[in-house]
Amino acid sequence: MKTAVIGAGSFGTAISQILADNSEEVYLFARRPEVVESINRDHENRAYHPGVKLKGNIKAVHMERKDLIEESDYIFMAVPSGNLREITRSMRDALKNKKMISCIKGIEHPSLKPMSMVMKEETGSETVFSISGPNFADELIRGMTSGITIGAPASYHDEITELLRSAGVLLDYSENIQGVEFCGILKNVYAVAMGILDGQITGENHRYAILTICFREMIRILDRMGCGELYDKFCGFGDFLLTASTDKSRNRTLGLMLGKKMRLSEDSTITIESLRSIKAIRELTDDLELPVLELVHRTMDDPENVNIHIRDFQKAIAVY
Ligand SMILES: NC(=O)C1=CN([C@@H]2O[C@H](COP(=O)(O)OP(=O)(O)OC[C@H]3O[C@@H](n4cnc5c(N)ncnc54)[C@H](O)[C@@H]3O)[C@@H](O)[C@H]2O)C=CC1
Ligand SMILES: O=C(CO)COP(=O)(O)O
Repeated sequence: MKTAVIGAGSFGTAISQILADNSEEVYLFARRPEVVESINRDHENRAYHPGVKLKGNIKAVHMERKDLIEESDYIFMAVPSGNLREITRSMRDALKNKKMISCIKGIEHPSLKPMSMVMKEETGSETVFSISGPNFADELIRGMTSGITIGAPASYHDEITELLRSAGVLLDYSENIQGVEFCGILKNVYAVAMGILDGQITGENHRYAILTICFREMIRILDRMGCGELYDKFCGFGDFLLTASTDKSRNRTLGLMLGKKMRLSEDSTITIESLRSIKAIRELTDDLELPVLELVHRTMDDPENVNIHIRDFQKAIAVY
């Protein structure tokens, strides 16, 4: 099998390292020629994973190499959600009959479409699947034990398992492709909340009371979105707990900054999917009373008054 990974960033490089164990070739698509050259020369993606030797059958390629998409059996999408539609549109002809897997934990706004739907729309492919789970790229790329949920029809589970079979990778499965995507989208937003509240948390009892309230809201939203059954999969609460509790998380870090009234620089290129997904999640749940989600939405919308938003949140959960 040959596989292609679109997006030579943190996750694209990490999943390529996993795929390299079971693919003849892994074509890692990068948009900057200097990244292509440096990965192929040094077998290292210095910008994202300095010091990690990439396996020899990972070949960085330019975005124009649509011929290599044709050659590949599976295409993994690992770009930020905001870039996906333009990318799939630009590769439409090469992608149209391909089996594609979204690794993206974002949702399109204002369309409210998950990435698998964007990929289907732009390419006409009917074989678009998803993976998600507690998977910090820096651990995944080092072969550290990581759980991944595969979202695909059962008839594809064995084939995708063979692709992802690698030391340290644990797998579970669902046929709810969009549900697996939605879990990854939702956990980012609630991780922001745990960051915002970190400065208010007075002890471990308090922390886990707040986490329980987050769980409670997330279950209601997952049920609303038809994926409540996924909470005990790797893509479910495992990924939420990982992201909400670990300072490595970019979404949690955004929350920590917001809680301290610190601003993200205007020209930041860091991928923080909750920045785009918060509006979509709120629109999908605007008839539900969700104090945690309300805290995140109000703080992102009006960061100066974060202390008022936290105070109102604390009042809301007092009678929760
Ligand atoms: N980093 C992690 O630990 C994990 C990330 N993910 C998800 O993977 C997705 C990608 O995130 P990261 O890899 O972390 O982001 P990143 O910022 O590390 O990498 C994104 C890559 O996409 C490339 N890119 C952007 N626009 C492009 C375009 N038009 N054409 C070609 N390449 C383009 C960028 O150059 C960059 O190399 C996100 O949805 C994220 O939530 C999922 C699990 C873990
Ligand atoms: O999705 C991730 C871990 O599963 C990465 O989280 P962040 O995008 O918050 O860094």
